[in-house]
Amino acid sequence: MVNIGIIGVGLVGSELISQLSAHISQNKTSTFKVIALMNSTKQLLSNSSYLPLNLSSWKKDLNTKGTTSNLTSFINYLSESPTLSVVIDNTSSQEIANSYPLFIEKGLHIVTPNKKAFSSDLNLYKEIKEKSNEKKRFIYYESTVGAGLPVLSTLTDLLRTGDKVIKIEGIFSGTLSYIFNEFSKLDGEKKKFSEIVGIAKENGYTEPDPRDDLNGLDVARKVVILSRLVGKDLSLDTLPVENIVPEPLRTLNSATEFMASLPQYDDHFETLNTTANKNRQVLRYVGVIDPIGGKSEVKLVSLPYSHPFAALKGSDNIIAFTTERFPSPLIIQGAGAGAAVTAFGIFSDLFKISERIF
Ligand SMILES: NC(=O)C1=CN([C@@H]2O[C@H](COP(=O)(O)OP(=O)(O)OC[C@H]3O[C@@H](n4cnc5c(N)ncnc54)[C@H](OP(=O)(O)O)[C@@H]3O)[C@@H](O)[C@H]2O)C=CC1
Ligand SMILES: N[C@@H](CC=O)C(=O)O
Ligand code: NA
Repeated sequence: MVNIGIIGVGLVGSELISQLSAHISQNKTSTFKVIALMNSTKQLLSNSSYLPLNLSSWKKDLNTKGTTSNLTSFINYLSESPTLSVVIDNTSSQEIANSYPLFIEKGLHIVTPNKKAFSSDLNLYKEIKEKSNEKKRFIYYESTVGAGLPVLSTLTDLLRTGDKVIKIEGIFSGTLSYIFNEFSKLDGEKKKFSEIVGIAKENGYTEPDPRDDLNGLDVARKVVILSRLVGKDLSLDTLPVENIVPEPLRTLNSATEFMASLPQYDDHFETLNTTANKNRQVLRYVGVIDPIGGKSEVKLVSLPYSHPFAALKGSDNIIAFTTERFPSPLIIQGAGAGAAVTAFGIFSDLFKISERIF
């Protein structure tokens, strides 16, 4: 059996539980067993026999039977289980990410869509990788880039089979893809910028605070994650990132205040768009990983409507790998944000671990 502890039961975490629940109920031989859940205030642990939690009533049980969240007791419970356990971090918490070395030390495997551990302090990243190898514990994080799209697994296979990456470029933000697909187009009905941002948030594409999408930080984190996999120790401190959050809105205390204030800047964004459209171009927000030239960056660009990056729909990502074997780039395209496709990526990582430990 694979014992699973889930930290974070918000949009992505709750969808993952739904997908796990459907799988377990449809597959009597399923090896997955959820034995612990937690959010920022409450945790629900199974009993000393490590029986599976009831996934059809988890939300009620967490609220009514849960105890105060305590990461140490949560991790100790998982590490003392009779069979190997996997902890799934569905938060965007740096504090949780900083604890990954401890999770591994305690014998846990890790699956996560949280970008923080792999794009923050380089020493944390290296410690996680080294400890994972030393303790033979797996850490999978496919959904950190392009949600469930096989971006990291493809790059890993390219690299370990000896291919040489020349450049990786694309549209890495589902939120910004949706926003500019809807806002910056040469024809058709158009909504105001702030209204489109609100829809992206309602659709579950954005980070908990949409400014982490609009300021380029989410794309920057993805660029750093990919760069580090290619062997270039890029850091958020040195990567040029274009922040499109209007200056006065950057320091507002909450996402709620930000969303309420954004309509004041609809004209500002309209002007940006009009300028691009004059040249029969559209605005798109792109990321570039340039391991050879050293010019990785994250920016808003104007592109001709005929450009492959201009033709996306919805929250689509497009990632183009130019390598020695693929001079005409290997392209991955599809929904790069949203609960279902993110949970899919997490769940597929869980299968990968279970196939490797048994
Ligand atoms: N939305 C998407 O399309 C994608 C999201 N991701 C990543 O998935 C992660 C989750 O995103 P999402 O589900 O949208 O976020 P939500 O804000 O909906 O959920 C976050 C969950 O984490 C919990 N949490 C936060 N901090 C802690 C903590 N310190 N200890 C325990 N629990 C904590 C929250 O608890 P509480 O409710 O009590 O605050 C909540 O249950 C993020 O890292 C995001 O970047 C990755 C790819 C795509
Ligand atoms: N907010 C992110 C979620 C996936 O990483 C995005 O919009 O791409
Ligand atoms: Na992915």
